Amino acid sequence: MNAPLPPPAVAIRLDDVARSFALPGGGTFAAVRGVTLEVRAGEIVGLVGRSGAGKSTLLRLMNLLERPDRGSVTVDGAELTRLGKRELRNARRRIGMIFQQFNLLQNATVFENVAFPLRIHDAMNAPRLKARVEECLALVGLADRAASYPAQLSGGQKQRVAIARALASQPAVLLCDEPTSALDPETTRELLETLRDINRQLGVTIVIVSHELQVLGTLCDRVAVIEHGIVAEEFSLDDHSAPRKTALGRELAYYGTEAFAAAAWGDAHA
Ligand SMILES: Nc1ncnc2c1ncn2[C@@H]1O[C@H](COP(=O)(O)OP(=O)(O)OP(=O)(O)O)[C@@H](O)[C@H]1O
Repeated sequence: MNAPLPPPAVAIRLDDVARSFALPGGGTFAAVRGVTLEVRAGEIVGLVGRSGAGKSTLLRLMNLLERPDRGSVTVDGAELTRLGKRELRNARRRIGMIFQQFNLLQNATVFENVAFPLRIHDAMNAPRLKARVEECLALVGLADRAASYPAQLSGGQKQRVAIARALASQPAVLLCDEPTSALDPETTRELLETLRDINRQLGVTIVIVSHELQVLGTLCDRVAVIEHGIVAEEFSLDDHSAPRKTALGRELAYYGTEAFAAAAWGDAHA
């Protein structure tokens, strides 16, 4: 029997991807202008930049919610840009995504929200499906809310349901688009702790777009600064040796320090 292949060291590779949008008055706007970026397996990478810089578009290119006009996208060993519809559907199951506004099914219970992707894609029998949903809810600390409806939950709990749903298909990668923007600071901190636990316990690679430097500084190993549709610079947060090229890069300098980690996570987590 063949030994199982080791997981790819590179979780996501964007190779010279570009994406333009048609403008209402004619012409096009280049939102992403030739980005090459690698995310290693198990990393937490942040995309930061001013409003309109192209962060969300870049994130959505990683699961082909946006198709690039040119360039290739490879995730978990599969070159998505070469796949047909059915293969892409399968490959996408290895990529979870969560959004600022949670995007839950309002008329379905928490259990059914998490079960939804499994019912669509997996031929799982009822006991296995129940066990998987319960496992995912336990991972995000919501084991006792399976029968609740989204309207009965706080914002933080809703985002946890979205995370549980994203994890149901055992993704290699979790894409997070402004996941804490609708949450208060304390709930944000708890959610970041959950994302970090998921990364550490399950080895899920995380890419996160956020306006909040504190969020990125707390969670990320590495950050890419996006300006006008390109990567202006990228660096590991704890690397203070190279000079930072951008204003945002310099603003993030404090966040790689041990003092910050201790303040953000408390001594037990630093
Ligand atoms: N579907 C679309 N049609 C037309 N223009 C779009 C579309 N999606 C994005 N854009 C434009 O592309 C640019 C980049 O948008 P994007 O959402 O990627 O930026 P962002 O850095 O995430 O900004 P924000 O932080 O404000 O969300 C913006 O000018 C936006 O208006």
